[in-house]
Amino acid sequence: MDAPDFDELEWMAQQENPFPDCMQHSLDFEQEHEDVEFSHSAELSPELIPPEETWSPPAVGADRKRSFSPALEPDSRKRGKTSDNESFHDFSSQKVVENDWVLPQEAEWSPASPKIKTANCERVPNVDSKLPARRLADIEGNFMPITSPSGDRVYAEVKEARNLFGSLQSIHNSYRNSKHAGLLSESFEVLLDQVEQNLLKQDCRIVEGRDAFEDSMTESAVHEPLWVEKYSPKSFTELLSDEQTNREVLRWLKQWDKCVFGAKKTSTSLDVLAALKRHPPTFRTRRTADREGISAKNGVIGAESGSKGIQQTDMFSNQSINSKGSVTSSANKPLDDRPEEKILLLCGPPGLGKTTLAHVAARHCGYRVVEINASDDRVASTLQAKILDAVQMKSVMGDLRPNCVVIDEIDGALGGADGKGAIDALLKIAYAGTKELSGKVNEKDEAVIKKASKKNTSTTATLSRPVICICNDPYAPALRQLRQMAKVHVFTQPSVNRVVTRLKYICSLEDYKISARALTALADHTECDIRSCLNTLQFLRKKKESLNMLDVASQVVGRKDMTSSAFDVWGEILQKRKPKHGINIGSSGTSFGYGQEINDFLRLHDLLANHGDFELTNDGVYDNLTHIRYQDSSLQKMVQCLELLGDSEITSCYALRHQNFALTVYQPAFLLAIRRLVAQPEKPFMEWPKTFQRFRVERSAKHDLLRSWMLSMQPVTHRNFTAECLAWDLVSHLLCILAPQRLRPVAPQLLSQTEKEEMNELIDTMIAYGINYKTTKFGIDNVSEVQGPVLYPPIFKLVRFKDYKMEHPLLSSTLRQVLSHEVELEIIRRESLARAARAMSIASELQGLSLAAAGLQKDITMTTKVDDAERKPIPVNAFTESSKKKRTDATVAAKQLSKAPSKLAADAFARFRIVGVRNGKVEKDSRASNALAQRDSRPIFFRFNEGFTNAIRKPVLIRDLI
Ligand SMILES: Nc1ncnc2c1ncn2[C@@H]1O[C@H](COP(=O)(O)OP(=O)(O)OP(=O)(O)O)[C@@H](O)[C@H]1O
Repeated sequence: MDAPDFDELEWMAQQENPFPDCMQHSLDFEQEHEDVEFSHSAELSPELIPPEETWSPPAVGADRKRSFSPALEPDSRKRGKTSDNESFHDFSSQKVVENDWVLPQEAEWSPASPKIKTANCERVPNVDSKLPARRLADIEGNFMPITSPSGDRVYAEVKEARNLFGSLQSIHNSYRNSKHAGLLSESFEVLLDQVEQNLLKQDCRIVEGRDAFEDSMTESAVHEPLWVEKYSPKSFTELLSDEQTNREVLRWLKQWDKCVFGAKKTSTSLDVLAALKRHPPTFRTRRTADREGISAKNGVIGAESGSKGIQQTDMFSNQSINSKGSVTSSANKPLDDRPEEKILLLCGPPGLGKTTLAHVAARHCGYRVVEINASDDRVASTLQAKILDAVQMKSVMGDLRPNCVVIDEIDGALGGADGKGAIDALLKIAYAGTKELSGKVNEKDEAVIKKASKKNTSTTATLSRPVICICNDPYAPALRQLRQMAKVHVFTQPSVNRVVTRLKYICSLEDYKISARALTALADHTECDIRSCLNTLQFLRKKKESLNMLDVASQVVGRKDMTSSAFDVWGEILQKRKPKHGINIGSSGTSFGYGQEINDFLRLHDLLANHGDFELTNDGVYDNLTHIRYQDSSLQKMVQCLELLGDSEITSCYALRHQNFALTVYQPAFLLAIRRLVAQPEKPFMEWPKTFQRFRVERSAKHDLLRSWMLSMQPVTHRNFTAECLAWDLVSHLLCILAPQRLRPVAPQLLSQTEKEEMNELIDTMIAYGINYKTTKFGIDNVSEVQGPVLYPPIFKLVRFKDYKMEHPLLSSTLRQVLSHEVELEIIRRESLARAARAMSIASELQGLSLAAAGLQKDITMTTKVDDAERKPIPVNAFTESSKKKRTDATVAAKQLSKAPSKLAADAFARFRIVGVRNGKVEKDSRASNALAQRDSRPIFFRFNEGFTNAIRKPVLIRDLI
């Protein structure tokens, strides 16, 4: 017997009495009438009574009578005759819980002899159960209603008495035999144990299975080689890189032949013969064979033969090297035979086969490849030591071929004074003693290199073996010099078809069936990264799974571990990708069936979000936007783009100011919107953005200019303007005011009265605003491109922008010279008058002071007042309108002073005394002029610095300073 399931058992466990009432009743009845023979029941027809049986079921009839209420019985019968639907409905409402009345199989009644029927209790389902309900109408013949402990009622067919008896007997026996089993063959606890055991076994099987799977995976991981290694290309025909690149790499390597192998390699008769033997029309010369050997299709066999040919030659050359008994013999060949570009730099995205090409090409040309990873040995000294080892050493046993150094991940090299030491060390080795190096490596780096190479005692080492550098990002700052001096090859992505063909070939060798469509999707998704594709396929093969397009779409498989450069990002924004037909996969994984556009959108969104440097991205888009050709006659698109860039900047500023970096998630949206407006299928010309940097420099320069101009202004003018007001509102107009067009370029004495007045006004204005004309060093101002003196400070720079032609009027050079002279004269004149006026005002203030007591005190006060007076602004028109008045005041003051009340006072302030004015001229006596001359020889300057200081302060008398 199958172990019952848990639900069943639980329910049964809840039942206090395993036997239902009616069954209990039957058992009681049996016990009561064990040895009693029953007569035929009145309710059973005589022909239904089996002849051999003496037992009759009166109790059934009695039970029926007991169980059925009179009211129910006719109703039940009536229901049995109603329509199917109705009866089904009624019956289903009266049901027992399943398993309640299940009798053993042997108790089933056979329709062949429906004599006496026993209760055939069908399993009537719960409401939730899906088992079919037994309908009353389906029960033929006699039946018996039975009420379950829960009050549900079923109608059971009455079967033969013998069967019933047999059934009851067996139940009874089993109950007796097993005290606890009841209707079950085993006790409930035993069954529970069985269920638990079963579950445990299942768990064990799962764990065992998992362990076995993991074991097998581990085992296979250990033993099975990676497909990328197993199917690593051995010849040019298996490479994915384009023919042009292969050819260039090979040609460069060939240029080393003379230096490394000692003689210019020419096609040997052996090679030619070998080639001709194989492909008579293809190979005419050895060089042709080599070239054709790397061609994609025709060169399939050619490459092999070419390769062999070279190997033979190399073997020959190696032998010759060995026969000389000196390993370095080939290194002693003239170094002039080296190619002009001593280093080959292969750049491109990861997984395209750059390193593989370097290996294949080097092997093909007869070299032993020594690979150095610059990321591992980032420090200049370590890298240099490794390179020198590789280029100078040669194994004396085993592989005797000359070395070819392959430096992988050269962009990861560091060290040195400013992070470029390793690269400079390499350049120094490669270009030692050549003209190219001079001036390229700065002194600082040279020192580092020398220091590093002291350990190796090989400062004079020169490169005598080919060096191939490999990097992902050719624009890495550390590679700037290398890029200038090396031969650079940029790897382009191979076509999807080419990758798919290769993948198909590998899958067929591995007996892994996979559709071309799925392979295309994989290649497309990984951007033709063969490493990523092969690893994905091997993993799936191991799991015995097929490549699912949805998996590819969901980026679960074949994810490429790389970051995009800024140029890639700008390219993605400004260039539309060509739609790919036949592949329609949602990149989100859940969107299978999305259009190409949505895929592109999602991919680009991810790219922008992952790149992250939105400021740089925006700068690049701003600078390169104008390089794209798109239809925009009314410049609407351009305006929209600029607005979007502005919005992006506002968002970014807000996020930075409020530290709300969650707003950064909206940044890609602006760029995507710009892409929709302007992206074109043509590849745009792109350059690194310089505008922002230029603006920043210009801005700070203009700020400085504005500040210095404001300091040179007279305070009375200065106080009326803010810096912004000057820059935005004044400068442009002032430039027009400073160039009145009515002035003639003649000497001042030849000017008319009106012109004189106009010039005086102009001079006044220039002095008030602290402006004059000055001749620059070379006579030509490099900004305004104007001959002769130009305005100083050069305030026209404040309103001059790139490519903006200056519209302001300009005076003639002669007039500018005249004005410059006149302004200087006027400044001197004003200064001397101001000085005299100051002296007179001091003298007038001295009047009325007490003589002796206040003498010393007044000295100090007077001196202080002199300083105050010095700082007092002189009105713009001080000498044009009120000079007369001042002069009169000064005369009066001098007269008053001459009548000084006491000798003491005259002594105390003698140096400030002005004794007379004659003919409108201030005249000083010899004493006063001596005092003034003495004071002027030691001028005191005050500078008021606003702010607070904790410095120790000490009062100092002005007198002590004079
Ligand atoms: N045509 C090919 N068929 C099969 N496997 C290949 C092929 N080309 C390259 N591979 C394998 O792909 C892997 C990556 O190649 P390789 O290292 O040359 O790429 P790469 O461009 O140098 O990448 P990275 O910049 O990450 O070093 C290697 O393990 C190589 O064996």
